[in-house]
Amino acid sequence: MFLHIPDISFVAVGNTSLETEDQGFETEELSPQSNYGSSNILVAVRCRPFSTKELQTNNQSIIRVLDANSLIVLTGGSKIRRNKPETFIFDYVFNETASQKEIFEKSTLTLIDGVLNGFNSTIFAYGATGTGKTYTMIGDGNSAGIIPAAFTDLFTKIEANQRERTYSVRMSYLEIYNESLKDLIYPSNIVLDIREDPIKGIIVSNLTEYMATNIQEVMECLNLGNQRRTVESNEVNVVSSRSHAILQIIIESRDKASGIESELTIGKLSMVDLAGSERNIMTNNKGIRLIEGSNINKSLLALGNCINALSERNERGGRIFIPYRDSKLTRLLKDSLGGNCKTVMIACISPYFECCLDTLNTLKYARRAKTIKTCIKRNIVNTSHHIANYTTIIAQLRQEVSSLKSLLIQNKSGNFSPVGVEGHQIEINKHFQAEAKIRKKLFKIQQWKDDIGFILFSKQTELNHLKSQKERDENLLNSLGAEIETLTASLNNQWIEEEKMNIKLKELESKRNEFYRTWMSSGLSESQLSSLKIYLKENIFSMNMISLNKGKKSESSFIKQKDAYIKQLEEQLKLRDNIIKKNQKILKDSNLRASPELKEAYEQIQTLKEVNSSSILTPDFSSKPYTSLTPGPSDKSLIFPPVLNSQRSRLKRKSEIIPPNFSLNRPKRKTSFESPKRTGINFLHPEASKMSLHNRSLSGIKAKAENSYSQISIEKNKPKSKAPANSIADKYKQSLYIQRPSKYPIQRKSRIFQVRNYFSQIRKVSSTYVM
Ligand SMILES: Nc1ncnc2c1ncn2[C@@H]1O[C@H](COP(=O)(O)OP(=O)(O)OP(=O)(O)O)[C@@H](O)[C@H]1O
Repeated sequence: MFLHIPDISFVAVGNTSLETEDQGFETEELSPQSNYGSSNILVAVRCRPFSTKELQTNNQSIIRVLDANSLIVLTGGSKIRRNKPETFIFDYVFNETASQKEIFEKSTLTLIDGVLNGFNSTIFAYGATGTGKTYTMIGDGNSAGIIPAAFTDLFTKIEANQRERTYSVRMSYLEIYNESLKDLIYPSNIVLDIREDPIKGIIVSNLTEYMATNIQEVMECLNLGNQRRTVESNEVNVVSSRSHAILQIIIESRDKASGIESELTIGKLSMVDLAGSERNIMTNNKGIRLIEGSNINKSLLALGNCINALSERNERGGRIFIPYRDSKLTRLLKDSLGGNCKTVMIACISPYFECCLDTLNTLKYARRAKTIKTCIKRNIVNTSHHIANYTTIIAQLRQEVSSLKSLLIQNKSGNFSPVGVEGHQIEINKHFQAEAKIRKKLFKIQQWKDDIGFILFSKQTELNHLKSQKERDENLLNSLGAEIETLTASLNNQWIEEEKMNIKLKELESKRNEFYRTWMSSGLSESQLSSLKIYLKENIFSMNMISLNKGKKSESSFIKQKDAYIKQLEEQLKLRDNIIKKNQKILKDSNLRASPELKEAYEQIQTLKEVNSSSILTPDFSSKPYTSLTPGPSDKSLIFPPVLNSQRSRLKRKSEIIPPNFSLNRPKRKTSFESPKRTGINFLHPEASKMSLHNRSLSGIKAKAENSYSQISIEKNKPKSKAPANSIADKYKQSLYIQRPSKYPIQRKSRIFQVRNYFSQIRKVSSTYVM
């Protein structure tokens, strides 16, 4: 997994010692117990064996390794105008026979423990081209170099300590090629930039860190990075590195036993494989290789200058400027050379006489580097958890304790749950599958009922119409009656089926509670119980969602069907009215009188019109099954299709408004203002009587007003008897006028408002009745 971290602290962590702060630092060696100390750069020299090419010309080595710490460079080779052999002393000197393992154990092994304890360490290989830097750091196919060996040791130690501590390992790998930084693990076009942070130290922005969990992952990253590294061949080395490669591994660890307050140690290990210094006479480079070589030399020169300045400062003391900013390499290695870091330098040299000058230069720089002192500090961050986290920590610990307790009880009593959590989950699944099945059936029944209800409604309307005719087709009447009977029977069956399903569903719903009791007695732990409870709740929630969605679906389809039916009826009515108008016009134009039958038909239509405009009965067929085919208390009643359960609550309000034995017989009209029935609306309902009361109080106000100071007269012309209910209210409103302006306009206004309000309420009631 790649973790892209924009700012990566490079080499140093914690308080990076600044140049000025380093002055006068006590030069004491770091003991394993102490958190602070100073340390000289450890310098080891490794001399590589002759290459096959070199062996062919001159196999006389210019290097004489005297012992484990010293060597002599023999001079007098053809290109060296010096006669005196020069002796060098270092921390370690390895001859050409030294194995990779030996190099690692002596130079790097001690650093690993330090890194795991929160110290920063750097190990870098320095030397001319072809001297064995890459071989030492990375190795070849046959023998692993320092980097893979360090990884192996690191992960072995992490695994060994994993019972006591938790570790996190992050890794980054970059190269400096022609003075620009490149991410070797996760290459991209994003510019990597070096920044300096007073707390974090050197930072490479936009560099990717790889979160490694095992040695294999780290090795894969290393190999991937090595393949991406820029290499070319020159006269001296067939596979010459054209860039400086820096691999960094950050290890954070924490004691597992720590409670609310814990110590986080952060150690860093940086391993650097530098490109070799080049003399053009030796490499014979041209073009781009020449530019690369000059950039390599420039950065190595800057590194040399820094080493010189640092060693001078250590020898002479005082404030000496260290030119870290001269190259990217020295900027990145700033902490490794003069900051909070334990550093190891492996100087690689060649035994070949032609390379004598390079060898001497390398050894001189290495000698200088040996005098450089770095101050080392253990990177420990005290992470005391925020007070807000305490409750979570306590809850977690409590849960742990209770689960351990229940485990103990189980072990003692041997009362294990026979099915386990997964078994209980399967039971829950089965249960809700059965519930879902019944809900599906119920939904289907509801749809059936809707459909049959609609057909029944239209058939019944047709039957009523037929019955109202004088000359009726008895055959049609009978067949319609038979159809209605079959439909009713089928609807009744659906009702019975629905009832059965509802009982089953209720049984299943009550079983939900039984789950808890079973779990409690099956010896499950607290955490297992809570996870099962959550699982059950999730299932109940999704079950409710299914019901809700289905209810919505059926409701909308019901409304759509109803709308379509109303539209159809309206169109039929329009057509009928047009025909009547045309017929009447023909009769009038031809001075003809309508026959008594036609007159009667017109009257019948007129009556139906009034019924439509006044109110429509909406019996709730869904509340109980049909028992007979009797359409209702009156032949003029219009029966609406059955109502869905989901609509009941909505319609409940309306059914409250409509009295149970509501008669559609036209009410007797009264001319007085007080009569609520004059609007053509039946006011038998409590709401209507309220309106009537209100109406009476208004008339009281009116009477008072007449007596006192203003005269409000309401035209008492009764509305045209056959006017539709909706328009009646409007007509009253129009006929209401104030004859004389009041002396008290505010009072007058409020009265007008009251009267207006009354009419708006009338309209509200009338619109509720007329669906
Ligand atoms: N100690 C050694 N034992 C055996 N072979 C070695 C040893 N050191 C170096 N070599 C061989 O020498 C050759 C050059 O080594 P290497 O590529 O490591 O040099 P380098 O210093 O990294 O060069 P450059 O700076 O050009 O990248 C390689 O073929 C390598 O296998």
